[in-house]
Amino acid sequence: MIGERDARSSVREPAGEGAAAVSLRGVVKRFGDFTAVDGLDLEVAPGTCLGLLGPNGAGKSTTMKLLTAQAIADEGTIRVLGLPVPAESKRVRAAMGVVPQQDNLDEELTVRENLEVFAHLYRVPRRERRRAVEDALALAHLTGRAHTKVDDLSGGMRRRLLIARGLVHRPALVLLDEPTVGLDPQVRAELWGLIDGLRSRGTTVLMSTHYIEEAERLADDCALMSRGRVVARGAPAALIAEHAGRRVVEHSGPPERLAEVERLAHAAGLPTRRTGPSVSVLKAESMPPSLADELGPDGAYRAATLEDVFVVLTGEKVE
Ligand SMILES: Nc1ncnc2c1ncn2[C@@H]1O[C@H](COP(=O)(O)OP(=O)(O)OP(=O)(O)O)[C@@H](O)[C@H]1O
Repeated sequence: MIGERDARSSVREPAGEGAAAVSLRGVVKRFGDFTAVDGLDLEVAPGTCLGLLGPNGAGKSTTMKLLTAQAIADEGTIRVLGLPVPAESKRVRAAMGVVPQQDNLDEELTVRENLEVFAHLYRVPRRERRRAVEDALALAHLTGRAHTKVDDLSGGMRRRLLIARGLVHRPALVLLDEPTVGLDPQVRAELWGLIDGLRSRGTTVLMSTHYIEEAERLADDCALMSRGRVVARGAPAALIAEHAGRRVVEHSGPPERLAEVERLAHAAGLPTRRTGPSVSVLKAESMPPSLADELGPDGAYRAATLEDVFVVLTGEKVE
C-alpha cells in the first residue's frame, strides 16, 4: 500500500510532460432537475493561476466541490494532479490545498495551533512540521501573531490564516473559492499580494471569483462561466481584445435614445451593454464612419475592460 508521503511526492508532478494540473471533460452535475454544471471542459496548466469567473449561480463553487469530491459528477471525467477523481480523491486531497469560502478556523486555538493541526492532518512529517508552520506564518505575514487566539484576529488576518492553513503542506495546487468575498478593499489588496506570491513559488492556483478586478489582477488565464459552462477562455487581455475590442463609446440619454443606439450598433454587428443610464458600444474602433455620424458626437470614449466582456457574454450586471 502506498503511504501518504509517497502519495504526496508521486502526485507533485502531474503525469506526463505538460499534463494539466486540473482537467475536467464533459462534466455534468445535477441537483434534482437542475443542472448546475452542464458539460464543462476545463484544463489548468501547471504553475499558472486560472481565474474561474462568473455571476452568482454560474456553477463555480460546484466545480470546486467536484475537484475535492465533496460533490460527485453525474457525467464526465475529472483528473487532478494526474489522478482520477473521485476514485483517487483521498490522495488528491492530501496533495492539494483547499481554501474554503466559509471561515471554519478553530476559534479556541491560536494562529500557530491552527496551522499545527493542519500540518498534522496533512501528514507533514514530524521533523518538517515546525519549519512548515513557520513558512506558512511568514507567507501570511502572521509571524508576529503566532500566539494570538483566532477569536482576537481581525477579519483580514483570519482570511490570511485560512489561506496559510491550506498551504501548510506546500501543495502543488491550491483551490481558492472566492478568496476575498465580503472583505474591504484594503484587506482584499493584501490578499492579492499573498496569492500573487504563490504563483512566484510555482504553485498552480485555481481561484473562483465574481470580482472582475480580482481576476484581472491575478489570473494568467480566465475561464468565464455562465449557466454551468465555460463561455470564454483566455488571458484577460486576449478576452478583452476578442469580445470587446480596444475601445468603447458610451452614449447617454433617455430610454428611447439608448434603444436607438443599440439598434444601430447591432445592425452594424457591434456588441453593446447597458451601464446605468447609458449604453456602451463595444469594438468602437471598427465602427463604420457612417454609424459614428448617425450616433453623433456626444459619445464618451474609454478603453474596453474585462467587465465589458463579462456583461456581454453572461448578460449579467457586475456587483
Ligand atoms: N446542494 C445543492 N442543491 C441544490 N442546488 C444547488 C446545490 N448546490 C448548488 N446548487 C445550485 O446550483 C447553482 C450553481 O451554484 P454554485 O454555488 O456552484 O454557483 P456559483 O457560481 O459558485 O455562485 P456563487 O458565487 O453564488 O457561489 C445555483 O443555482 C445553486 O442554487
